[in-house]
Amino acid sequence: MINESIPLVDLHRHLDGNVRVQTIWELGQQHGIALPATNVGALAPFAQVQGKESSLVAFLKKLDWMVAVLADLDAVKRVAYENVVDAAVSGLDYTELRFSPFYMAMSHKLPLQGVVEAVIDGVKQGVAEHSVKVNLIGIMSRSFGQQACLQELNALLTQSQHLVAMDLAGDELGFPGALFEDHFKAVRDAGLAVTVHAGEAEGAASVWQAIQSLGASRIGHGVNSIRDPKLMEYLAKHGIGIESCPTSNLHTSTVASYQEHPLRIFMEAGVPIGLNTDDPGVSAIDIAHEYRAVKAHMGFSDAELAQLQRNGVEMAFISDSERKALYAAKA
Ligand SMILES: O=c1[nH]cnc2c1ncn2[C@@H]1O[C@H](CO)[C@@H](O)[C@H]1O
Ligand SMILES: [Zn+2]
Repeated sequence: MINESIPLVDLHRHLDGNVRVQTIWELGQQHGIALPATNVGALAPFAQVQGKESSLVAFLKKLDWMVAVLADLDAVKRVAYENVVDAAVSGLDYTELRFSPFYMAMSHKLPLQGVVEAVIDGVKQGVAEHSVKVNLIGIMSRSFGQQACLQELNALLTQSQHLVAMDLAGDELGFPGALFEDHFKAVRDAGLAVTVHAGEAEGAASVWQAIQSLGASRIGHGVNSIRDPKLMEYLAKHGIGIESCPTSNLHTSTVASYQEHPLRIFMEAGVPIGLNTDDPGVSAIDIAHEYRAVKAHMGFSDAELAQLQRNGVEMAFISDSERKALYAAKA
């Protein structure tokens, strides 16, 4: 399924959507945080999708238990560290872990800059101990509004040398990208790349906005782009990559089934598209699951799976020499 001669990457992976249920349990015990269950097994359904959720916003509620236990900066560091371990264990050669400091800080009013530093620290320790290459993407959580996003942006920009890009995530319907144009001007001025969650809950117009007004060179999900042929042409022509997360799209009811997922439509239109996990902890999946699902439910051939795998490497926010090194390590 996974081609061993091609680097395996996951470019769309929320670090704060990947807290182990065991860790939620242990941090809850350690900090005396009331949890909705009396043992780890009974806790899982509260933090993981069972079947599917009715909407993106319903899905996102599952992540709340993952940040509810971040009682101090050590907890933040632990979660970041464990994310690197999980990435290595799942066979990834390279991953871009994204996180929202405001979201991680909010339950226990942690200092935003401290959260950013703790994440960087935890990742640094993880990378020192495991063989996986990691870059970080800062998230602004649109669901908390312009002001909160400005706060987390400022905290993230103090550590911009440790980030490769900035993202906008959360409630796309309630908080359109137009609210965040100034934020992304600052992101571009800081020399960071831009990827935006767009065309997931909203239509193709949201994807256009992300590209033209926010400066996105990659798009998270982008599912609804297929409704606009001009947009599809534009994505292909300009090499704007789609970070596809099929199981997440199922779990948020963005698509009704794997069979109806537009992955193949993007590929046939020549739009760069790769497979990613989104919130592996919430969806209870790993990257191999996505490749298996695409093969089993969408009839992708091994050659097509290999193309998806290569697309991921090509879309990564890394330099050409880093890309070469990733390929060389597998050759
Ligand atoms: O699939 C998704 N679509 C949109 N936003 C998401 C998704 N998964 C997580 N987040 C959002 O990302 C931040 C944490 O990293 C939170 O704002 C969460 O709601
Ligand atoms: Zn996402």
